[in-house]
Amino acid sequence: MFLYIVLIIITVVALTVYFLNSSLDKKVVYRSLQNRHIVITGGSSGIGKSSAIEAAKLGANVTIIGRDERKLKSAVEEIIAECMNRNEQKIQYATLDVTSSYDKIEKCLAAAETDIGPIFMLVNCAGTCICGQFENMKIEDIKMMVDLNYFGSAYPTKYVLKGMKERDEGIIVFVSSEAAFIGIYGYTAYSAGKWAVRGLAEALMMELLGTGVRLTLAFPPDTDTPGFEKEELTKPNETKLISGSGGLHSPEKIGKKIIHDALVGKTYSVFGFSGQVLSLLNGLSIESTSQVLMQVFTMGILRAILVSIILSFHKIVKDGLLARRKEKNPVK
Ligand SMILES: NC(=O)C1=CN([C@@H]2O[C@H](COP(=O)(O)OP(=O)(O)OC[C@H]3O[C@@H](n4cnc5c(N)ncnc54)[C@H](OP(=O)(O)O)[C@@H]3O)[C@@H](O)[C@H]2O)C=CC1
Ligand SMILES: CCCCCCCCCCCCCCCC(=O)[C@@H](N)CO
Repeated sequence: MFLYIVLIIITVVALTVYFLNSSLDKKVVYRSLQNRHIVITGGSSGIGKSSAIEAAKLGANVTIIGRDERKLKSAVEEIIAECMNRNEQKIQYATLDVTSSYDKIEKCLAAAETDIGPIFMLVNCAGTCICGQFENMKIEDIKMMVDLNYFGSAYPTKYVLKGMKERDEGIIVFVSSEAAFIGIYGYTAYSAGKWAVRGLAEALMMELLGTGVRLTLAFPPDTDTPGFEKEELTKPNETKLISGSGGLHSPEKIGKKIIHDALVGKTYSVFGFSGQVLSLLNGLSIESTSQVLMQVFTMGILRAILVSIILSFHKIVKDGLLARRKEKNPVK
């Protein structure tokens, strides 16, 4: 019986290795961003600004998009200071609310292409998070987060796809969140938008197979940005405890890794041990034979670890509920 099981395992592994080696999509590798036009929505702050700075360091021409012109102007100055060739690179901004109509987004991006040239990389980074228990959330906040986090990425992507496919080259980056790997207390309305981004990106990845257009889906953990500071104001304690278990990361590190992962064709851009584990247990990414074999042989133990962590999250929520009940009805 034991021999029989060993034989089955060996056969399965051999078939997996053969199949992967023969069918893994040989990704187009883009070696440089020099003189390439990169557009970053949400590029005036936080992760988006850090991504824009990294792209400028790599010699790219950059357009950053946001609503607040003062923030945009200040960010452009910071980006210019980091350029590889300050005299040759073009760094500009466009004021646009990405929750506005598709026509306004199309007009804005077309103007950016007229100014600097065809868009080679689009980083969909504009987004926000308002935390809280779903029952207490304002209707307008629930809608705004889907409009911004989902449609604010879908519409710019819809625009750039046509040109990238005609040129048969380009990279589209979606900045989702680790909260799109695992549902977390306090992130209900936010996760919905980020999970929608993940759904769009993973389906689009398949549509782009065999073309020179690539897609990277980023899942940042908590990142120390102005946006994070703002969300902390509405964040329930349970969310702080659970979300914080992935650590607090610097936007510079996150932004740099997103650009580099996208350039080398990574399907998922993940961060730290939690990102690695969550993507292994969740994802569609099939990067290499070694990666798949590692997944196959570690899935069991990682699943067990994740289950224990999720149960620890459940304890955080139940303790929070008890504490709330005690607050309401203190024992006399
Ligand atoms: N910080 C974190 O912990 C994490 C963040 N993320 C995601 O990363 C992305 C960036 O987050 P972070 O750097 O923290 O955010 P910040 O709040 O620091 O920056 C958000 C950027 O998006 C722009 N933006 C916001 N709303 C709009 C809009 N309607 N139209 C156009 N631009 C807009 C802002 O400019 P302006 O306000 O001027 O429009 C700003 O440039 C978001 O998608 C977020 O969900 C994911 C995981 C963790
Ligand atoms: C061995 C197994 C390890 C698994 C650990 C699992 C840890 C899960 C942490 C989830 C963190 C969610 C961060 C959301 C960040 C975000 O999007 C908000 N800051 C909004 O901006």
